[in-house]
Amino acid sequence: MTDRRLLLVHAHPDDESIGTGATMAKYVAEGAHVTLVTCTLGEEGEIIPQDLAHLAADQDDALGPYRIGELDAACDALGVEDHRFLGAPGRWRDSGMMGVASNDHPRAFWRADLDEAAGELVKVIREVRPQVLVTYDDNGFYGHPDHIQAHRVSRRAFELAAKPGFGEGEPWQIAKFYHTAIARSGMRRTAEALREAGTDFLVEDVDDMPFGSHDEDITTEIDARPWIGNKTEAFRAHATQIIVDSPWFALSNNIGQEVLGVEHYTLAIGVPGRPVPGPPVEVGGLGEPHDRENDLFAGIH
Ligand SMILES: CC(=O)N[C@H]1[C@@H](O[C@@H]2[C@H](O)[C@H](O)[C@@H](O)[C@H](O)[C@H]2O)O[C@H](CO)[C@@H](O)[C@@H]1O
Ligand SMILES: [Zn+2]
Repeated sequence: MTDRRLLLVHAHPDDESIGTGATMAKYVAEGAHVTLVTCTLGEEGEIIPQDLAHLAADQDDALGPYRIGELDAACDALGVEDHRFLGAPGRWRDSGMMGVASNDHPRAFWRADLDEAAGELVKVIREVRPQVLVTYDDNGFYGHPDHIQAHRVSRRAFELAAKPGFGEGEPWQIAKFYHTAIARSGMRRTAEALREAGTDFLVEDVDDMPFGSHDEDITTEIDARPWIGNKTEAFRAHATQIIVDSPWFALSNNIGQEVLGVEHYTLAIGVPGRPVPGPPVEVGGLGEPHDRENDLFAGIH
């Protein structure tokens, strides 16, 4: 199906690569139209390279424009050509982690008017007319306010885009709404491998990590291992946020994670498609035979 159109809504530059980079590269390579909407510029991020520390919000406050360049390079690595910032670049600002003072910035995404922000996403939805939307679950995958808001705005836009009489343009009903996921079982395997590898990264107890799904909650397994190189290159593009020591990576907290070529999702709205019969994905996958979808567009005719 060459008219496959996938919309991904992410909070900050780097999230697209971390959670869905291999999937995006796969679908672009297979001829789908992939649209990325990023809700903020990541202005409040920590900065890993010391020589760029001056960009920080409490110094030059120039990290946002710098991360636009990082995101452009990451999209190039993934083959993604259709990228937008929600509303416009800088319309809403990175809110910082939950509870910090920047949550109260006048432009903080966490403070955005839900219908105003959703209205901007409806414009993209009615223009692109995607069959599939991917964003985070209602906890924002790990509890970051901008991630929670990205979920809320996406769910509201999903409803408004299909509503006759709302806003400009023809109504459009998205068929499948997915949440990103990562399997705790895979996280345990990664932690064990990190310990054995003896890297400089910290190894956190999986039960102490603020994210992770139970295997039974994962409905969809996308095997995009052929595009793990694209994903790794995209990680390297986000150099203010991500350290790469392939196959491992870490954010500024230096907690080791694995660059995964198999990416997992939970179908929140829509009818699941039946998987194409094939062997279970052993490396990075959930391993055991299952009836999970292996295509985000499964069941869409
Ligand atoms: C992946 C992601 O959402 N990154 C966000 C996050 O960054 C984290 C934050 O600075 C945290 O304090 C660190 O311990 C962690 O290592 C960072 O990844 O929050 C930032 C501020 O909102 C945001 O810019 C970044 O993209
Ligand atoms: Zn983020």
